[in-house]
Amino acid sequence: MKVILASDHAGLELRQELVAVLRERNVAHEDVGPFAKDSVDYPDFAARVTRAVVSGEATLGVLVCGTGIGMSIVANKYQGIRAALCTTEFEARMSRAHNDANVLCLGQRVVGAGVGRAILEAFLDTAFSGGRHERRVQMIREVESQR
Ligand SMILES: O=C(CO)[C@H](O)[C@H](O)[C@H](O)COP(=O)(O)O
Repeated sequence: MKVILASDHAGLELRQELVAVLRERNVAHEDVGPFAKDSVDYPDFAARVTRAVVSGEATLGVLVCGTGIGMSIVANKYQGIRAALCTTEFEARMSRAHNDANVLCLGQRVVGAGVGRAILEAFLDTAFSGGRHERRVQMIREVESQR
């Protein structure tokens, strides 16, 4: 498994916390920044992460902005991306188990470091359940292919 992460300026500190979680767990990862506090545009960074996930270069993506909303809106425009904006561990577990989410979005102005870390751990530790959920994920793919 390889995880790719990015944020905007409003998600930089939480992203660094999440990178620490991946290091502690020896999970292969790539942090694509930004690495300074200067204001940047979240669509640029969302694109870098989603493209890596769609191409298979990374297994899962993590995107952090102020609320997580901007990142999730952009990420879900990309075919093959199922981005989940999570504020709780439960949502993170369900997004993996039921939706086979491949990008986790978080808001640094919404969740603290402790909750953010726990959400990432839940996302990493939960597998897609398949079964009836596979049918529904396939229906999402069909909606995408009609675009
Ligand atoms: O897209 C967002 C809101 O839906 C993100 O939270 C951004 O990080 C936020 O808009 C950035 O705002 P700023 O005032 O430029 O820091």
